[in-house]
Amino acid sequence: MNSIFKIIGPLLRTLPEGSRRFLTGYGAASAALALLDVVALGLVAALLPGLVGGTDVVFPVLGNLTEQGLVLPLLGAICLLIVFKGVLAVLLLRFATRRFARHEVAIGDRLFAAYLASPWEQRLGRNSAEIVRSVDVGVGITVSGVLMPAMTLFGELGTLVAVVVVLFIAQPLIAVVTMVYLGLVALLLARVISPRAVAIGQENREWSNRTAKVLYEALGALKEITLAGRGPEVQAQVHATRTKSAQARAAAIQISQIPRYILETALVVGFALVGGVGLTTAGPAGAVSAVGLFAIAGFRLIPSLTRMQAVQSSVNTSASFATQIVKDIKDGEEQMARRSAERPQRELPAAAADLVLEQVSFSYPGATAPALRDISIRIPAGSHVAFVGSSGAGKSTLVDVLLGLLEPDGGRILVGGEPLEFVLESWRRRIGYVPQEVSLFDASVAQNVALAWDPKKVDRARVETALRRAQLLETVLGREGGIDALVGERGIALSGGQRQRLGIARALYDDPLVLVMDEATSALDTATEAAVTAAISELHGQVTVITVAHRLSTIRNADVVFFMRDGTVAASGTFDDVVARVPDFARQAALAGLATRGEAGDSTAG
Ligand SMILES: Nc1ncnc2c1ncn2[C@@H]1O[C@H](COP(=O)(O)OP(=O)(O)OP(=O)(O)O)[C@@H](O)[C@H]1O
Repeated sequence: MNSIFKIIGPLLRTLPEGSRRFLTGYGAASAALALLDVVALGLVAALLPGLVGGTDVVFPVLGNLTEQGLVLPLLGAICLLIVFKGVLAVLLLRFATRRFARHEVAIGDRLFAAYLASPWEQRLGRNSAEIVRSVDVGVGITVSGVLMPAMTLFGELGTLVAVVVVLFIAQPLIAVVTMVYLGLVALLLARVISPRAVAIGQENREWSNRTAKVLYEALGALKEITLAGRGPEVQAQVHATRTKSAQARAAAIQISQIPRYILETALVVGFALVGGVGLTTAGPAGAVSAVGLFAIAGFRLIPSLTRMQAVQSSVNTSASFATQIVKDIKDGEEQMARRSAERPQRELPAAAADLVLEQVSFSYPGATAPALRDISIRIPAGSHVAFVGSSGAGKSTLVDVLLGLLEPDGGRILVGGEPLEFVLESWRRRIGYVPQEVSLFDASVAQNVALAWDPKKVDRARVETALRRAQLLETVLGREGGIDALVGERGIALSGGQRQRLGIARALYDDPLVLVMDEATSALDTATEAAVTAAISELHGQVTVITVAHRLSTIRNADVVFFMRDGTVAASGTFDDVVARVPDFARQAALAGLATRGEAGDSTAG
């Protein structure tokens, strides 16, 4: 029981104040309903000896009910009371389940907000399938397997206390024996069954997460898997994880049922026990009345104890979801609070600002070598700069640092003279970013450009302007449905080049002051690439363009080219300057037909 309160306390704190009030009210209402039950049962128990033995039924205060002809009306009233309680219970359940759905949404919202606000390095370490399962299934299980059952505990506890009080008033000795006996049974369940249920619950969560992960990964690489004929291997992998997760689920169902059988057996053994105690203390008559009392108490106690045990099992098997969710929400919100306290955000001035890096270094968590080392550069506002270098030189890492996603562990970044961490939000709002792999969602072209899941939030005129600048408008308008045509899951209805241009249009949609393109034109044919590059050149002077490129034709006219090697900027200057200084780069430029100096050096430049 203690374990339930340990989980439920922090869980309740993740809910809004009104919800906590509702939940305590719900618990109190359940307890009150349970009391109605016990009152009805007590009245039946009091009437029973008179009815069965043909003697007068005498109640305190009311007097002799048989003489007053009140026995049958009282029986009718008891029946009505039980029906009334049943109706109230159904209404309470109906009302409560709807409210519980709202709690589920509230917890899911806070969890997702915490994920979105967590630092980028931490998000890199999390598996996306696990996050999806946690925010959706995990929150559902937390509410239906922990919060809802735990709230019914009040009702069951109310019943327990009421029955115990009735027992003590009627026969104190038998009450003590009953309580000690049932206490031992409860202890057995708590010590033997509960820890096993917690372990099975953890296993269940782990394997169901792994199954989701394998399925996501396999679906992501479906084409390669099909072509390489790896279908059977993937199937075997999915089969293996699904077998484990099905076994864990079956074990969870089994462990949740065992307490019921233990309690039913305990009831039968209990009859013999209290009968024996009654017999030795008060002879055969005592044995009959003890068994009768135990039967009446057991009739209400055993279902109540079974339900309490079921709540315990449900909470135990779902606990690992709940504790993970509470931890994620707490960590995320603490980080948010710490960040906003340590780094109050300021607005950048409206004018475009220079970007300066001073001795910036960065290492990925657990990496042996830094990905960036002592980088000091200046990117003037409105200029077009390019980062080039071999694969793994640190270009994408540097871009993530410039975007404020990764925080340098040495040096500092200044935007318009302000440290980046104090103007981060304002800085990010100015950036249009085109990644190596553009992620599209299954909605219209317009929604994908506007990055809006709600079609009402799309500004169609701006979508068309952005598509025109990305050289995609004509193609889109030439297709049925135009900008309202669906792109299919992950943009499957578009070619690689069209997807990239859609990504460029998305970056231009918000009229950014800084455009960051990470290998953004690699899938375009030469003519389209030239057209996109020309359109982006038109932004010169108004928009700072930062390009990471392997294809050197796109950066031929960049104001500054930074050549990266092993996490450092090894050379910088105009394209021709870098050609002159870096043999690797000169060779690449020559191969691309962009320079004639192709002497010496290994071809390690990208
Ligand atoms: N999430 C990560 N965790 C750990 N190490 C990483 C991570 N991402 C990149 N690295 C490492 O950091 C170094 C720089 O990688 P980065 O992606 O910045 O190179 P790049 O120059 O952009 O390469 P490419 O041209 O191939 O995209 C590499 O050694 C890479 O293995």
